[in-house]
Amino acid sequence: MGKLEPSQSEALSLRELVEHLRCRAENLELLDRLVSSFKQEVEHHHQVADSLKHGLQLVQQIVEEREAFFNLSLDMLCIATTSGQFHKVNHAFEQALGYAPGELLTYKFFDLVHPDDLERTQQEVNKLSEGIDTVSFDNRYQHKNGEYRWLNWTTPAPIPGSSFLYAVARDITLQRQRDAHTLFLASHDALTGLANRWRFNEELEASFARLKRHTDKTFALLLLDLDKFKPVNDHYGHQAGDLVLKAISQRLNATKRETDVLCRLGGDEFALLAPGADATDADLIAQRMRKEIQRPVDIGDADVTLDVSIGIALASENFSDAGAFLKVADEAMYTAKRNKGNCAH
Ligand SMILES: Nc1nc2c(ncn2[C@@H]2O[C@H](COP(=O)(O)OP(=O)(O)OP(=O)(O)O)[C@@H](O)[C@H]2O)c(=O)[nH]1
Repeated sequence: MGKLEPSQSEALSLRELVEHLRCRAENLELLDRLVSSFKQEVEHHHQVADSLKHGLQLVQQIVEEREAFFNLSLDMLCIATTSGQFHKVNHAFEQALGYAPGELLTYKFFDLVHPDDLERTQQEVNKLSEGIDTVSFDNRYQHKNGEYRWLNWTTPAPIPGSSFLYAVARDITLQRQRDAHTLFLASHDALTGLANRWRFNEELEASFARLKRHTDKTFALLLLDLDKFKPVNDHYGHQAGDLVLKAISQRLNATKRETDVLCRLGGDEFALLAPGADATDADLIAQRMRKEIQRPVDIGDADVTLDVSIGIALASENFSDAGAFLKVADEAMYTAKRNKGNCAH
């Protein structure tokens, strides 16, 4: 091989240089593309990071709001596991039941339900696993001091897959007491405190309904009407008459059995519903009541002695309804009245 001429070697190194430069340009282009792709990726990561940060802030905000609502709510709120263990309760819940913060978390929901309300409460809660969306029910729930409060519960079914139950409760003890008081006023006679005519009708209807279902659930009805009560008012005044009515009511109330229902129908008329009493029992009851009424009543200035006419009717499924039965008792009472105070069946 001969040595290259200078012009030949120059041309070669120029080609190499051009090739070298072309390679570098390509590399630079590649690098450029890489850099811009990295830039895009970094940009994307920034965006993801930003949206994650935003999401996290939202979650944080929701958690804080939930906590605030949970603790500031005046309603009693609780979260329990589906097995009934308290998981979280709010201040209102603890306060209403007299427990210190966190103290209730050692209890199960059913630990504090009144024994008489347990079965019904269990039935209500069971409905949630039987496809019912939300249950609402009342029960008596134990306060730390041992007394029971009436609570109204609203519990939606747990979210599928969740092992928690959410419940809202309201203390309705006062409302219940008011309702009971209103019912008492509506069903009792203001002067004597005995059940009134409205309650008597309710009891009579209920006794008849029981008799229709179970023919052995017979009962007796005694209708009492004081004899010559009007002259007491006329001689001694209306207030003295009231005293007599009250005294007689107390005596009759003291002689009756716990299951008997004694009512003042109005004026000087009384009624006694005696479940399970037959003719002999009814006679004995009537005699006992009459004896109590015949005892003198001290009205301050004088002693008042009264008598009573009593009509007795014995219920049987042969009566078409309570009205027909009451009519028979009424007629018996008027017969007694005509016979001057004897009892009549
Ligand atoms: N003091 C008082 N009197 C009442 C009350 N409600 C009704 N009376 C009176 O009770 C009397 C009842 O009337 P009657 O049953 O006809 O009087 P009575 O003298 O017992 O008549 P007999 O049953 O036929 O013997 C009336 O004078 C009513 O004004 C009340 O709340 N207080």
